[in-house]
Amino acid sequence: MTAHAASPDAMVSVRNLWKVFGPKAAEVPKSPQLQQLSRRELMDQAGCTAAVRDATFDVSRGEVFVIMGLSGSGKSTLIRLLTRLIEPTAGQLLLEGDDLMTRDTKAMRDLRRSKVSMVFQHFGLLPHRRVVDNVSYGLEIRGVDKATRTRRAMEVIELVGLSGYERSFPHQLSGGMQQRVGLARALAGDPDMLLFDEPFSALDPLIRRDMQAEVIRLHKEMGKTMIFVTHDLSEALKLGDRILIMRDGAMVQTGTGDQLVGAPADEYVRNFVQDVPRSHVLTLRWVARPERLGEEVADLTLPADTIIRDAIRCVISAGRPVRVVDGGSGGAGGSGGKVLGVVGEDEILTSIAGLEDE
Ligand SMILES: Nc1ncnc2c1ncn2[C@@H]1O[C@H](COP(=O)(O)OP(=O)(O)OP(=O)(O)O)[C@@H](O)[C@H]1O
Repeated sequence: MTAHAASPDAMVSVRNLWKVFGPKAAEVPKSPQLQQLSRRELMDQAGCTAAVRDATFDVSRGEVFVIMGLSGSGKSTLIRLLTRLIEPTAGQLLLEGDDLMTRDTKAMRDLRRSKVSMVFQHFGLLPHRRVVDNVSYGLEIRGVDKATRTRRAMEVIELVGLSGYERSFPHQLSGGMQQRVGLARALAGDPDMLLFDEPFSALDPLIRRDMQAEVIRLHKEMGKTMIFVTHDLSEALKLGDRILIMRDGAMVQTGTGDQLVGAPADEYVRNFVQDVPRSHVLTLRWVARPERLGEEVADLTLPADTIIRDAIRCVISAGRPVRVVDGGSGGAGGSGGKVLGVVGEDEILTSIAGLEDE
């Protein structure tokens, strides 16, 4: 167990969170002996499944945090624990510094209606209600008057690009459009945080790409904290500021996309990231090498956080290695910031070919 205190400054702060299913569920988090058992052994010896094991992490305000892992790794359980849709077996859970474990059922229901909205894979739309009434449904439950809730529904319908479909019924819309209604419904109550559980996995690839772009756009416009479950790494890399990788209920690695691709914690993570084109994810920071004595370098610097792919043209046309700076602005003639090293054609080509480790 970690000794870190939950962080009151984070949007979400999770400490030593467990969800165990089975007859002896409460005993598992307390028993060092049971905790050490594998999934199979725990089932054989105690009849339990530890869907989430000792999870500890913070999500910052405005962050997009992605939870990833193979089927059965505990992603859906974890995201549901965050609003106690599933009741944790043990651990601490803070939302904006508030201890959610001490809240009663009514307070939690109110929180799920106002502060935190969830978008599910199966849109859960009410089939007999028109789009506008589906979107305003949450506000209706909260007792918001009809004129106000309809006005708000129309605003968010426009925001998700569904203007003109307010009067349609769900079955008249495509899957992608139905998920937009789900998104609008989640946004209608102006929550502080949005939770997504594999929202796009039932959509075909093109629609899925549209919806990912939609989420990125909405995040840029509104800056809301988002927690997103997916088993698709390219979706995780596209959306996530940070990604948590889970296996058998446990956290394996948490990091930015380039940290996972550049320094996978183990074989499980390496298997996830092995097919990612490294030059599309890694930054110059990962491939910069020390400047050689007397080496001629270009009169140009590039920021260390530049994605390698975006630096190719610049480095090749410079004809010489380019200095990479941390914290500076980059550009011709150099700039402030600490020089991390240089990147030349060789480093760029090696990373495109994925040969750094060879
Ligand atoms: N109500 C339950 N009772 C018993 N075991 C459960 C229950 N819900 C989930 N589990 C078990 O907990 C583990 C984690 O399940 P969970 O659905 O959270 O995984 P997941 O990573 O979301 O999987 P998927 O990608 O397939 O949705 C699985 O072994 C599952 O069988």
